[in-house]
Amino acid sequence: MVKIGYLGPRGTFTKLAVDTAFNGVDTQSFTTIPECIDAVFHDQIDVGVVPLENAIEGTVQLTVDYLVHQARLPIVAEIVVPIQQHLLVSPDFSKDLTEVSNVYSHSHAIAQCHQFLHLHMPEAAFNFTSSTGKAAEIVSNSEQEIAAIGNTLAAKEYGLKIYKENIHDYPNNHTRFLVLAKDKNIAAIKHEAETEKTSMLITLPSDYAGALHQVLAAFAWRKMNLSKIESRPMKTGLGNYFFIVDVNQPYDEVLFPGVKAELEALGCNVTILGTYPVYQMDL
Ligand SMILES: O=C(O)C(=O)C[C@]1(C(=O)O)C=C[C@@H](O)C=C1
Repeated sequence: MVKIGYLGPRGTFTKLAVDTAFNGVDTQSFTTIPECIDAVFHDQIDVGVVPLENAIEGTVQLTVDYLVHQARLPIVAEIVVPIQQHLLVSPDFSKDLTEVSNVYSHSHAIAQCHQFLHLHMPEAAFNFTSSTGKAAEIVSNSEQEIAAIGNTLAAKEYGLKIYKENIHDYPNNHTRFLVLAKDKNIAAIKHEAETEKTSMLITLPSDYAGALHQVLAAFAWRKMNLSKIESRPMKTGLGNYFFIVDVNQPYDEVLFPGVKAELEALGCNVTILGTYPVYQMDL
């Protein structure tokens, strides 16, 4: 049976994404994103599912950086799921919100609820955990007046009460998850794909006027539609960046080799990180 790793423990959004996307698979939880990616890299599991980007808070930088710098694995699919953040407390909590001393959650989840926390729990201290599931686990093991931010699955898994539903600050909240695997055909997703995408990693030769413009022009005149461009530090010194470019079409043998050759002629390094279907899911 295919073994799928995910950012755990039980009750995370990543686990929700895995449960929604796959049927009849064996799952294994990992405490951190790097541990999950490493397990695929070292063939301990077949597939890894990790968060990539949230509509409110943006990119999960650890995922991008670890994939690029530490363990290059092909992206074989993308899963997009709606994210609803709830405030979770122990079942016997009966006090006012202002009496909650500490809130636990993943930094991305806390960031999605900043306005709510600022307005309703201004005195509470924030504690960042490795995932929302971990935060729920901490609250379930504590006798103190603390709360977690997480989903309905976490409330169920850890026997917590949902004190307040949908506390994220903007309604259209979604997260993109990457499916990573060495074998493209191993991860059978039980839904119809919405679209297909290709992700490319581009490094510029040096900092000169118009360099990025030239890179973008190679896509523009071929009418290749980009859905995202993001720069991240190369970690080699201030001012050195790589770019992740998402192209809204599957890899083909004409446009992509053409754009790659053109960019390489400019002195860029170009790597295709994956060409993959995108699955938009309802939970
Ligand atoms: O902590 C979790 O539950 C996760 O799956 C991680 C994660 C993230 O990294 O963005 C996933 C979705 C939500 O946006 C909040 C947290």
